[in-house]
Amino acid sequence: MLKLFTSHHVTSRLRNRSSHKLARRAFLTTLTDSKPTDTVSAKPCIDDCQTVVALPLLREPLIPGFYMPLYVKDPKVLAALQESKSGQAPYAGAFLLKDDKYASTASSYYGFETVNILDKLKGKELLKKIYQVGTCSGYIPYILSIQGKQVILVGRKRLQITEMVNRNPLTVKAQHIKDKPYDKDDEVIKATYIEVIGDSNYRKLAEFLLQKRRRNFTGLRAGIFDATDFNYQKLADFGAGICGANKHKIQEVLEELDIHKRLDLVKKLVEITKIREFHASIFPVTYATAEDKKEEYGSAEYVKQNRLSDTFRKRIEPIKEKIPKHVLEVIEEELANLDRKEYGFGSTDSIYSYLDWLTALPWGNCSDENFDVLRAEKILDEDHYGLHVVKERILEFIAVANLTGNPEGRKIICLSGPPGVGKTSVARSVARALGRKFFRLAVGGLSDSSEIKGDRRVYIGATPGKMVQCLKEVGTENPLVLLDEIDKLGNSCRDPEGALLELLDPEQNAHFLDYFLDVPIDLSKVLFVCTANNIDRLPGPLLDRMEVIELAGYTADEKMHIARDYLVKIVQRKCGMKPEQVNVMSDAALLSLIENYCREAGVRNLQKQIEKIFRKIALKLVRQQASAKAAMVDLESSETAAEGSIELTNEYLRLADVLKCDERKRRDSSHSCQKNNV
Ligand SMILES: Nc1ncnc2c1ncn2[C@@H]1O[C@H](COP(=O)(O)OP(=O)(O)OP(=O)(O)O)[C@@H](O)[C@H]1O
Repeated sequence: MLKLFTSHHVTSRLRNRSSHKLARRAFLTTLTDSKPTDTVSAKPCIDDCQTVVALPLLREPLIPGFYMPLYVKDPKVLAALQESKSGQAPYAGAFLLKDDKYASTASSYYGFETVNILDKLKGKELLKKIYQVGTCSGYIPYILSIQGKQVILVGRKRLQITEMVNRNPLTVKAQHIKDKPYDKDDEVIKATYIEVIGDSNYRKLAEFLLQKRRRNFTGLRAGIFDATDFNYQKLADFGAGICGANKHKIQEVLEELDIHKRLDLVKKLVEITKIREFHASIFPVTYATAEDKKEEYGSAEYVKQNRLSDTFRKRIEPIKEKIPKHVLEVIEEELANLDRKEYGFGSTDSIYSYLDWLTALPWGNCSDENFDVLRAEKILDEDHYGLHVVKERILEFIAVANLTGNPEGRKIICLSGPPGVGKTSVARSVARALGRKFFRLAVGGLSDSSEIKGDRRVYIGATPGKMVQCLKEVGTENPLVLLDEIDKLGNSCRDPEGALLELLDPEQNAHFLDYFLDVPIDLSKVLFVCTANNIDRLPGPLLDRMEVIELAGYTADEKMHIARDYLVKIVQRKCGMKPEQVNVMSDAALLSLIENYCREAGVRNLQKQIEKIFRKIALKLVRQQASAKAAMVDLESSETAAEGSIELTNEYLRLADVLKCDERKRRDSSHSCQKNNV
């Protein structure tokens, strides 16, 4: 069983080169059971060994086939081990402590044990605290010498304590316990074995855990996991040794002598480990806390309580009633799928992104529409001059909605006209008048239906189409969507027209199917407004479904009104100028501008020219303000200087007076003195 062991496993454990060499030799000679060397031939058979020093283990039981470094501080234990290595009984018994409190104070280095904290526990007291089933283990270097205070235990066979022989160090009589005989051809055992071995994740997990936990299994070739090396017992022990489960659970595996039951127990522990490792990779911080608690099933529970799917469950909870039944079914299905993948190491990315889109749509959320015709009329007049036909049509729409209480959102309005006549801006103000959210979708140059209908989920980096993106962005089911420049659709074999038709057709768009979402969504509440410069270029089927409103170019007189009442005010505001700061351009100036510079049908160029003029005025104003400030500063500084000189002069005069007065006093006093002397 142990002949496949290599030096690699040992070297990582030993501290210096010499101990490494010694240990290597020791292992190569010790573990080759089938080819005993001279030294080995002298050692007693393991089955003859009935009395062993009992070493308490803090963190986990020693599983046969694994080895475990152990620090021994108690000199009596060390002496007993020294004595036993001389050949009488070169084995020790390793028994797990039942109590958890010692484990928390043990060495932090995983897999290393220390017994010094158990110094006070002796004899029967210690016997009571350890499990009675443990592992008979050889220890390294039992042939040569004990390296300092470290012993490396190599798990060999299961052992059960029968009685205490010596109190200090605890020495016990023990009997070797054997696995229950089993039928190798038993279908259930075979099936369980295949289930564990056949799991592709098991191999990855085993290699990962071996590396991560720095566990060494003596049955492995240079760290290469080879499941075919195992018989049923070995596989069960191997799983128990690597799973890193709760120590009591591993002890259960150690104590289980029925191979079928042991395999079953290990299968469960490995499953739990998968969950823990996966969860640790996603939530390392929270996992660390859970790990600290050392509650194996507790942390599995923790994972359950913090599933990825919970984010989506929380998100849909308040709107569950409003989500259509067929969509809800898909969401539930995908949530279950996400849970399954999460627990099984599968990739959750695509499901996560799918659910992220599907649950973020504004199911049943509509903005409150305002069907007040007078208010709408006021807003439309506020934003645009003229355009009576468009305004009238919108007011009709609102009036019908007012009477029926149901907006006829299924109409498609197409505003057609030359550039700059206000098609886009009027659509924006219609949305404002109706109280709907506004979304502009530029379809000019669109060449692929996937831009409207999304990509199928099978493609990497697939995303939904523009319409789904629009709904997510606006957050309501009834926005006003402007399909700008619909007459400039790209020529492509990928049929963007077909996709647009499906989007706009009132008969179809109540069940619009986005390839990414793959569930029909209702777009019937969306008010579509299209713009086109030339409706002759529109595909027949599309044009057929639209209500076209022509916006002709403006006359010079209309442009005058637009410029004076709208454009000048807008531009002035944009340039940050107050009305009192600038004289409104005279009608003559505006007319000259319109007639000489802006002869096109729309007013976009007129707006640009007005902006140009206002920028020049802004520059002049700022320059004037700057020079006025500079002049003020000059003035202030000259005034200060003058004031300063006056103050100085006054001070000088005051001082001169004081001096004169003093001189006079001094002269008077000297004069009187002379008089007295005389
Ligand atoms: N009747 C109007 N009253 C007030 N402003 C107007 C009017 N018509 C156009 N405008 C202004 O002219 C500018 C250009 O308008 P807009 O961008 O809506 O033109 P368009 O018809 O959509 O042009 P294009 O076909 O090039 O997209 C906007 O600032 C808009 O406010």
